[in-house]
Amino acid sequence: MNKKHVYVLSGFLGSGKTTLLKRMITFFQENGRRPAILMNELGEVSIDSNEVEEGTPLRELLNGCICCTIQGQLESQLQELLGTECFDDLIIETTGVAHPVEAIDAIMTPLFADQLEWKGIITVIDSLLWKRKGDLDIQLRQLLHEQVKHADLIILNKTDSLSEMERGIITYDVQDLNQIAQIFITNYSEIPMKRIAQLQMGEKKSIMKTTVNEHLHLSVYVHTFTKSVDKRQFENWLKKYVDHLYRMKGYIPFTHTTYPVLFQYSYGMPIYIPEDMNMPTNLVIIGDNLDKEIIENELKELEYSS
Ligand SMILES: Nc1nc2c(ncn2[C@@H]2O[C@H](COP(=O)(O)OP(=O)(O)OP(=O)(O)O)[C@@H](O)[C@H]2O)c(=O)[nH]1
Repeated sequence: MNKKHVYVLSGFLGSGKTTLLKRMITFFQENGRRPAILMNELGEVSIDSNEVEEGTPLRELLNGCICCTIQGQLESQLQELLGTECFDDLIIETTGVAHPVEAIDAIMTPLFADQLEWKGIITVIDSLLWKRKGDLDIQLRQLLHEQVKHADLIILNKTDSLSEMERGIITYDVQDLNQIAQIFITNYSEIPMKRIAQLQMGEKKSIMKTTVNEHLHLSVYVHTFTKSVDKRQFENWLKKYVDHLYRMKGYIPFTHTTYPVLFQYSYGMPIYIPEDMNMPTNLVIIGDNLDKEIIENELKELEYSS
């Protein structure tokens, strides 16, 4: 089964996410791929969904943010989408106030993670808003920074009315927060679409290793266990990664239990919850600068040595 490529569109309200979404749909369709859309809006009624032409599978998640209030709704919509629609790419437009890490956490649920291939976060910046960032509330400013820091690709949009000098200053400012993601200076989110399709986890790993300053590079890895592992060995392995982890969750088949155990890890706290039935043995790992290949090999080694 081909995994569905997952793209998340992040960026503050009105920055140009829907404009980009429409371009992505056209690009994918022209290249023989079938995109599906999950659109999250804070209000009770979706406004942007009218922008998506009929025939493209679209699910709306209204009245809350997937990263907090309506996580459950997201899970059921994803399940329904995966079960009933044929598609190759899943584009998720988040609300303007979504925190990128929390959004990934909500999307990459262990129940379906093995059907999804995480491609990355594309953050669209409203450069006019960024220009007057200093006047904004501190929390809002922090959110804008988070959306930039965790991006795999950045679109500096709405630059038509900016001077050369202003463009330069904003680009420098954004680059300072994220030295890894490529930045495109655009109007109406017009970027070379091939760059989006080329996004893949780990493409910037080698750059990371040569970067002097520590910068965030969000990685998502999904491991599907095919054998049981020893709990103590797993815990020893986990210790190595605590400084790099945001979140880990999934069902781990341990040698001492009948059914895979639900494992949750956040803010340094591992939690093990026994299950009384078989669940898909997917472990979702979200962290900074994770080397997918190394983790995969290490976990496989645990499986074969337990
Ligand atoms: N002047 C100008 N307007 C733009 C540009 N890009 C988008 N817009 C307009 O800005 C408005 C908001 O764009 P959207 O693509 O809907 O932005 P969004 O991020 O999806 O907005 P929300 O769904 O509210 O979060 C629309 O009217 C767009 O046509 C740009 O580069 N320049």
